[in-house]
Amino acid sequence: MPPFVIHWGITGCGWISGEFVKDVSIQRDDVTDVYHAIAAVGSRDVSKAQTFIESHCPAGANGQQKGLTDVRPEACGSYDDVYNHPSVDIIYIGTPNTAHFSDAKAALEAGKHCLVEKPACLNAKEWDCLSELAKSKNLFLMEGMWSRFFPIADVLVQKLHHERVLGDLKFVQSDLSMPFYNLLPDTHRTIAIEYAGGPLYDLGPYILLAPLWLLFRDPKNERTRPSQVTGHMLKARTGVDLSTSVTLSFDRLGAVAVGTTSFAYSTSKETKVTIVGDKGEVIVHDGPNNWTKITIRRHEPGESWYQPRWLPEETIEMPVGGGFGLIFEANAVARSIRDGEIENERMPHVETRLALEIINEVQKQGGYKLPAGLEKM
Ligand SMILES: NC(=O)C1=CN([C@@H]2O[C@H](COP(=O)(O)OP(=O)(O)OC[C@H]3O[C@@H](n4cnc5c(N)ncnc54)[C@H](OP(=O)(O)O)[C@@H]3O)[C@@H](O)[C@H]2O)C=CC1
Ligand SMILES: O=C1OC[C@@H](O)[C@H](O)[C@H]1O
Repeated sequence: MPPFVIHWGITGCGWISGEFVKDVSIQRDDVTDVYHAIAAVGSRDVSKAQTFIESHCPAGANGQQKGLTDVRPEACGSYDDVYNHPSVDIIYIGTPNTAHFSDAKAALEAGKHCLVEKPACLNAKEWDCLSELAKSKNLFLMEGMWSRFFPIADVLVQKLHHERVLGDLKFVQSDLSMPFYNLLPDTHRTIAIEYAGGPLYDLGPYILLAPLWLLFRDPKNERTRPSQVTGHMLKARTGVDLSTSVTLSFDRLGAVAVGTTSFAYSTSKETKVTIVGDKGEVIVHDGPNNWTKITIRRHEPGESWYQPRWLPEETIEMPVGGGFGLIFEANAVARSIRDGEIENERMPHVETRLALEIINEVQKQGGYKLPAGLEKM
């Protein structure tokens, strides 16, 4: 079978769109079934789109460099031109949080598949609208939770859910914090309330990743939703959250998850996520956005937790192998579209919705209020 080439339209010539385009432009010997092409790049300013193409993909993406398509990257001076571009299969939405719903809706209405950056929307109702629209038009839609596609995510599932090296999972602790406050201007998209800023919207999808990927998806949990969601927020002067915690209870497992996120500080890269079971623990050394290395520590069976005798530990490293790490997600999306899927099982609509519901519940408890009009539903 010849390789499948997916043709992307990019909206928003900001930072993450640049990383995405650079990643799909790298040639990788280990992947020969799917390739990428950049068909159109849209900006509110056409000269920005031209510069973006010149800087990030002058020869197109990896499929274009290989001569697998004749389509060349075209600079567009509006997002509408990208949605309506005849060579575009799928739109990558790299605009601020507050634009995701409207941009994704416009892309789907124009008949294009859609990969929308995290957080997918501002609330679950907006997401339901997009999900229903995509389904009604038989179009692919996914939130860009790229970390779910890292190879280490597979290893964790194999070790924890299938081999059950930790026995029954009891606890997940997950932190992702970046010291943006007082470093970036208050008008920056991460800090301004007008952009739906704050760490919970920005980094919350990541701190929920391990709890949802490993506890919610634990076969023993049978996809049972957390029975309790509790949260706490310390506020920034702009009205967004500054430091936030989330606690989730998974009754069927007798397990809890605690997630923390902040723009006031950063925590050690060595212990971002800890997963504890009744036979030991797994430490995720980086991430939870960018997880590439884990250590599995098991103790003698039946040992007390007070002073367990630890068995030799195992460290597994799976580096990205060039680029930022968005390629795993991009390849998975290409395969879904090649295979006629409208959702990807790794990041299904229902789990995007669950993450948004949790985020919104913690915002409600913490008194996080968006200015009127930002939420469209
Ligand atoms: N997956 C990941 O690792 C990451 C995901 N993200 C997500 O991607 C999104 C974009 O983040 P990032 O790339 O850092 O942001 P940037 O500010 O760098 O880029 C956003 C782009 O959106 C476009 N845009 C459209 N409307 C507006 C507006 N009203 N104000 C400002 N820009 C606007 C602009 O492009 P133009 O001027 O060309 O129209 C701008 O360059 C966020 O939702 C974020 O959560 C961000 C970083 C990493
Ligand atoms: O991975 C990330 O790091 C920085 C954040 O601002 C961004 O949105 C996020 O996705």
